Amino acid sequence: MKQSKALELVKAQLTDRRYEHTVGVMETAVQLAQTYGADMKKAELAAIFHDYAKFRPKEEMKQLLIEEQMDERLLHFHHELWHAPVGAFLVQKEVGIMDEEVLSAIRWHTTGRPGMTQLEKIIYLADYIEPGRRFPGVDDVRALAPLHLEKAVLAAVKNSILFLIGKQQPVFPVTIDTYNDFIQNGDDG
Ligand SMILES: Nc1ncnc2c1ncn2[C@@H]1O[C@H](COP(=O)(O)OP(=O)(O)O)[C@@H](O)[C@H]1O
Ligand SMILES: [Fe+2]
Repeated sequence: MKQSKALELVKAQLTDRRYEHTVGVMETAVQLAQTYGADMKKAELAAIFHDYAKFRPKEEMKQLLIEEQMDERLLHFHHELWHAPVGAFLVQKEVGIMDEEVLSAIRWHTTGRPGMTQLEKIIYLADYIEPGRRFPGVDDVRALAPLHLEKAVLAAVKNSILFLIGKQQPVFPVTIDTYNDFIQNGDDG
């Protein structure tokens, strides 16, 4: 799919602010793909559609999670987490994207997962560091991103967990599993 067509399709699903974020993620993801020798077209497509389901009604997402037998633990965690797996499903169904690498980068962009693919890491990281993002710790991850992909993703995962703990909010266990996977499998280089 052409970049212009993909952007047009996603723009209709998002607020202006979220669309700008999406363009930032796209540019960052393409840059990271180039740096790390990943498929730049797949990175572009996954980035464009990563937040496709962001503004779907909670009830619609909940129904899809159940019907499509997604991880039912998600139902007991914040609905912010739902747009990633639901997005992967809807992008396939409504946009017709069938590339499993692209779909899984969308599916795991919020929580990460153990054994992340290179494309999943790139989208997770691009979402975290795109130029519009401003929060404590982001500049350190930004500096690390072009130098060492795994270290940068680990830093983002660690920050995300610590951020939630700081607010005394529940942490969906897959992100803890992701953290453990990076630490235990030496992916932190
Ligand atoms: N493991 C987790 N447990 C609970 N909340 C999480 C977890 N990982 C990320 N989040 C939260 O999910 C929300 C959405 O994350 P994300 O999709 O990365 O950003 P965006 O808001 O740009 O769509 C954020 O508020 C983030 O703090
Ligand atoms: Fe998101």
